[in-house]
Amino acid sequence: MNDMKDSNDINSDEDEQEYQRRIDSIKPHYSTEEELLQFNIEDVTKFIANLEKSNVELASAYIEDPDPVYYEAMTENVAIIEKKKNQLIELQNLLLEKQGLFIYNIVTYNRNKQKMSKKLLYLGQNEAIKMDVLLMGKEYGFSVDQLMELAGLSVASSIYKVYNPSTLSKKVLTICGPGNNGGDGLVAARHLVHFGYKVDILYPKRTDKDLYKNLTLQCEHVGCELIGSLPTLEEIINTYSLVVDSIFGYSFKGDIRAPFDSIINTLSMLPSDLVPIASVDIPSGWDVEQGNIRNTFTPGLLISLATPKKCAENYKGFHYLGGRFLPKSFLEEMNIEIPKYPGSEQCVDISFQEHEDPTL
Ligand SMILES: NC(=O)C1=CN([C@@H]2O[C@H](COP(=O)(O)OP(=O)(O)OC[C@H]3O[C@@H](n4cnc5c(N)ncnc54)[C@H](OP(=O)(O)O)[C@@H]3O)[C@@H](O)[C@H]2O)[C@H](O)CC1
Ligand SMILES: [K+]
Repeated sequence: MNDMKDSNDINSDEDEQEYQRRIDSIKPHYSTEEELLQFNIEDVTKFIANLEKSNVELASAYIEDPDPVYYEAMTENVAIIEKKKNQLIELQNLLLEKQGLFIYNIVTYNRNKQKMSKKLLYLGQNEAIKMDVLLMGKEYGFSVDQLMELAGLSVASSIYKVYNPSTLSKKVLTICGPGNNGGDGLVAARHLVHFGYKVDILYPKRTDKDLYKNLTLQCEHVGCELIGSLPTLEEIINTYSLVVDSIFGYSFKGDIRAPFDSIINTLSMLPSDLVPIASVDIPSGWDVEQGNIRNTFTPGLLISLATPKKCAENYKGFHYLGGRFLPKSFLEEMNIEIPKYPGSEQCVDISFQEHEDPTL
């Protein structure tokens, strides 16, 4: 006699517990939740593929013999496939969350009312750092100056879209920090000059590396003036129409140290309607993941590089994505979707209103 039990035979709690114990002892065990999710993803993927294959067979049978039974079976399969595909997305999102990656799984729209990617990803600090290491490693082969050039160009392009030089009566002040975020600012300053802006640069803590020395030299050659210290609030208002904040990026940690503490204090007192701030990658002083916990300034424009970071999740100003350099294979490897860049543009508008349907 076959002693295997199917679920219909269960008629008491004890039977059910016994049945569950036996199932648990038979099914494969996974050491981590991630492994189990991975297994479920593969399972659902195979299930969908089988149903799709079966539908092809049913369709050819229906062509031979238009029996409505075939048609009904196909319709049922389509409904199940749809359900399973939604389940698959949920599982994939769960896996990404387990891996520390956060997904915004809602329909969003940019200011031009274009529907955006459903899986806009907000990276944590460690993921952002890991991503750069991977891009600049053997597998992807980028160099820092290459990425910086594209990042800085996209910053200048985004600024051009939001604060067109024809609308600014005064100069732009670019404030550069000691790391790569500062380097992006130097590149952006040079491109801004090519785009028709007059640019001053404050670069209070310089490094000795050739990359930064050369970027500074290039800025001087296009006519940027390097100023020695931050002007007073009143002087900033009288001299500048826009401040570019390239002080800190995703490596910022801890309390803000001198000389940037007083600079960020002054910027936090700046009336944003008179002199808006455009921040590169992270608004400087914000926690990379938790956002404006120190109650410092909020930029009018944020240009996120490569992918937005967690601090930008609830940011409501102009938000552009730049750094158009992620190869498709990299996006696939990291399971990231980013909004489509229009044509040959270096930036894309990702400002959005959550849950709002622009057609309403
Ligand atoms: N793939 C990309 O998207 C690319 C992004 N790029 C840009 O690079 C930055 C990250 O650059 P990184 O050099 O890693 O770091 P930061 O620029 O963010 O800052 C590092 C410097 O800041 C100092 N620091 C850190 N915390 C503080 C603080 N609390 N007070 C004062 N100073 C601080 C730190 O000083 P240390 O003394 O700690 O060394 C560093 O000097 C990313 O955001 C993008 O903008 C690249 O262009 C390439 C591609
Ligand atoms: K910044």
